[in-house]
Amino acid sequence: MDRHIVFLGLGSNLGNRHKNIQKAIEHLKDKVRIEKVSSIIETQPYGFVDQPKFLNCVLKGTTLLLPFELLEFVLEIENKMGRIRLFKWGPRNIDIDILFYDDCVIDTEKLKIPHPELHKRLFVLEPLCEIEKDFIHPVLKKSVYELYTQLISSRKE
Ligand SMILES: Nc1ncnc2c1ncn2[C@@H]1O[C@H](COP(=O)(O)OP(=O)(O)OP(=O)(O)O)[C@@H](O)[C@H]1O
Ligand SMILES: Nc1nc2c(c(=O)[nH]1)N=C(CO)CN2
Repeated sequence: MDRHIVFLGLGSNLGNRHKNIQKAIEHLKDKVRIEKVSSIIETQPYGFVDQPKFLNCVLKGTTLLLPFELLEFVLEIENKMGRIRLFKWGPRNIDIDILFYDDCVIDTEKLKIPHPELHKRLFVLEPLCEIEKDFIHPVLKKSVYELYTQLISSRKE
């Protein structure tokens, strides 16, 4: 069976944020062979801004799971960790987003890959640049590094 390359984004802004991220990585190891993990950075909340700061990181791994199986697996981890998710874009103890899955494009209600917000999120692009700046976004056809510089310069306008 083929292994697939996946990039996952992790975030936490409730409880012991460091421990939450570490614990999620330990759970992920059951089914994802982890190749690279970015630094964990503290970031200002995006979207709904009136909430505590996040810790974020991204990782690169390989897995035998198919995209929907990977989604079920990450949702299971969130549930196991007693997912507290108050509302969309609100505070949570752990959030695991599938950013890329090979160069697949999936656009369903339940699962969208690449993650539809990733090119607007510095807290994703910055750590992605650290681990794989040349990865090409399969829809936008730009490297992660290009998306990062584009986002930075759009913010200065
Ligand atoms: N690429 C993806 N990675 C993870 N979940 C996804 C993805 N695409 C769609 N989803 C769906 O999103 C749901 C989580 O939605 P929720 O309302 O919690 O979003 P959020 O985490 O607040 O926001 P965001 O997805 O923009 O970070 C999951 O149950 C899953 O079905
Ligand atoms: N900085 C930051 N902001 C967010 C985050 C996150 O992980 N980091 N996750 C959100 C829900 O998806 C909403 N806003």
